[in-house]
Amino acid sequence: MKNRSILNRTLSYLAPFKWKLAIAGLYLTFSTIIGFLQPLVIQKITDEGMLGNNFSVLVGSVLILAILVILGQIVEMAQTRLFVTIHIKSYYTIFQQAFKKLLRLKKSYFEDKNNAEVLNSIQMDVSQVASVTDRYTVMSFFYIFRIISGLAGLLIISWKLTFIVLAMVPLKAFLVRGFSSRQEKMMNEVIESNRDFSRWFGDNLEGIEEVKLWNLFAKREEDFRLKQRVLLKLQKDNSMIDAWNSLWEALLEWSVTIMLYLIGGILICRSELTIGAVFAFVSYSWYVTGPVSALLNLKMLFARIMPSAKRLFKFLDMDLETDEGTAHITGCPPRLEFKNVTFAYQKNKPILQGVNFHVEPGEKVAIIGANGSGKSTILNLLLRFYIPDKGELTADGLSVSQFPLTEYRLLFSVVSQEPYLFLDNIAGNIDLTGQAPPEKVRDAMQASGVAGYIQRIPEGLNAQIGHNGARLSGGEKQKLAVARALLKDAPIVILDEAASGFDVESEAYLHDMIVNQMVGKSVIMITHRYENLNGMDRIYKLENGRMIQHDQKSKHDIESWVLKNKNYN
Ligand SMILES: Nc1ncnc2c1ncn2[C@@H]1O[C@H](COP(=O)(O)OP(=O)(O)OP(=O)(O)O)[C@@H](O)[C@H]1O
Repeated sequence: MKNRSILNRTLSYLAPFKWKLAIAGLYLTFSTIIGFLQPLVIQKITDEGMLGNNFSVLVGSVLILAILVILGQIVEMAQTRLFVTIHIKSYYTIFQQAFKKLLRLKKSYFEDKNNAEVLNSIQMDVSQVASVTDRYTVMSFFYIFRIISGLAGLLIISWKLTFIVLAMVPLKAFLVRGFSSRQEKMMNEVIESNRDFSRWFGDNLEGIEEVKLWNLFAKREEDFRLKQRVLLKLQKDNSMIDAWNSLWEALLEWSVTIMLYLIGGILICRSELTIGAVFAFVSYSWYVTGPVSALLNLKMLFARIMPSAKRLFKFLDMDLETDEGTAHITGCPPRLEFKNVTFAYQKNKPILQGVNFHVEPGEKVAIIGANGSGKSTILNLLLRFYIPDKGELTADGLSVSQFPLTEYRLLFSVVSQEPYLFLDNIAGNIDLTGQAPPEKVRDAMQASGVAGYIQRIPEGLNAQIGHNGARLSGGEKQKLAVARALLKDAPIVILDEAASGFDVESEAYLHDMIVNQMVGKSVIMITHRYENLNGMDRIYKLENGRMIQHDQKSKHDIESWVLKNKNYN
């Protein structure tokens, strides 16, 4: 994307506020008029009131000045309120846009990022882009009116002195150009280093147990020192660019003021100007130099925003999960089929190579295979987290891509290998939507074995479970995940080593329920245990990227078949 279109897109966040901006423009016009009148009143106080010894003019003018000052402050306050509202609303809009996008991105986006990194990048980019709607930026656009009115005041008093004021514009523009290109480059480095640091930081927190067990404190502290040194140096250099720009700006503005006093003084001596006119002129000159600097400084601001804007818009334009289907699922459950499916996460490293298998409605199917053979990958494809490179997945004969994603995923109750538990209590983790009838929740708890656990804790369903169930045992976590899946009561149940942490009794109970009580539901179970293959209608083994089917049901048959097709476990 070109810088100009990024800039336009950034500025488009101001579009919804056009009426508020129009009111802000009115306020600014009002305060500009007040600002325009103030030096004239001061000129009158000096020349006619003080030097002309006219007491009534002096008092009258001072009163007018006081009224102007009060009005100016009231307008200032109203303006501030308006700008704060605009800024907060636009920040929220951009953040909400980013969050909505984040929830709908492909699963692969999250594979090489941790939470700290994602949050840090989004927050940084959103606040940078939203800064285009903050008060000082928006005001800078309106400053053009202030400059015009200031110039009018200057020209009324002395066109000769006006040239001195105008001479600063090209000089300031030249300085800003140099500083802004350096700032954009440096900002790029700042956001990259920030991302690198937050990724590293989040990784350490997630692996805090390993840090403690391996006594990695000294190493991590050294890494922290090195990473922070880079980051702080960049931040310092970045702040120094602003400081240098401000320094040159102040020098330039003071040079103008000094020249005005010098040449104004000469003009007073030649009786070409009055003392009051020179003071008024100097006041007007500030009306021009300040806003001119602010307007030119916008280039600096955009240079600072640009790297974040590029990253944010790239993120907002990323592909979402494919969801273009309009067909509706009829079978409940539908017949599922993998037709010659080939898939690789990374180019030239195929995991599945022409997989064929099907699950009839109401059938209980087990998939076995060695670690890394691709069993969970089958589920990833079935749940449409990934799309096959070749071949097709169908539900009731139609490609699964023909169904809307939300409707399609309603078909499945899934217990994955590592289910995620939210930072909530037990009840909130079983009933994720918060809308299930209590008796259904009770049934799901009973069937999964959560009920037995609940009886042993005083807080019951209200017990907080910590980050990803940190306060629960491995088996308890899995039972919660099973309860959640049972509560969903979907027509297809997927269990990916769902009971690997269950005690023997609980596992047998769950298995019996799957085989004998889930009448009419299709079940796809991935397992590493022979016992779990009992009672399954069909068994598939995944090997060398292909599915091999076994349809004998006796334990002995299965064991000998599995051993014959070696490499299982
Ligand atoms: N997101 C990913 N990106 C790249 N490679 C991946 C990804 N997920 C899995 N893999 C690779 O794909 C292969 C199959 O993984 P998968 O999780 O499907 O195996 P599995 O049969 O479920 O194994 P296990 O029995 O250990 O659970 C593995 O070699 C794994 O390294």
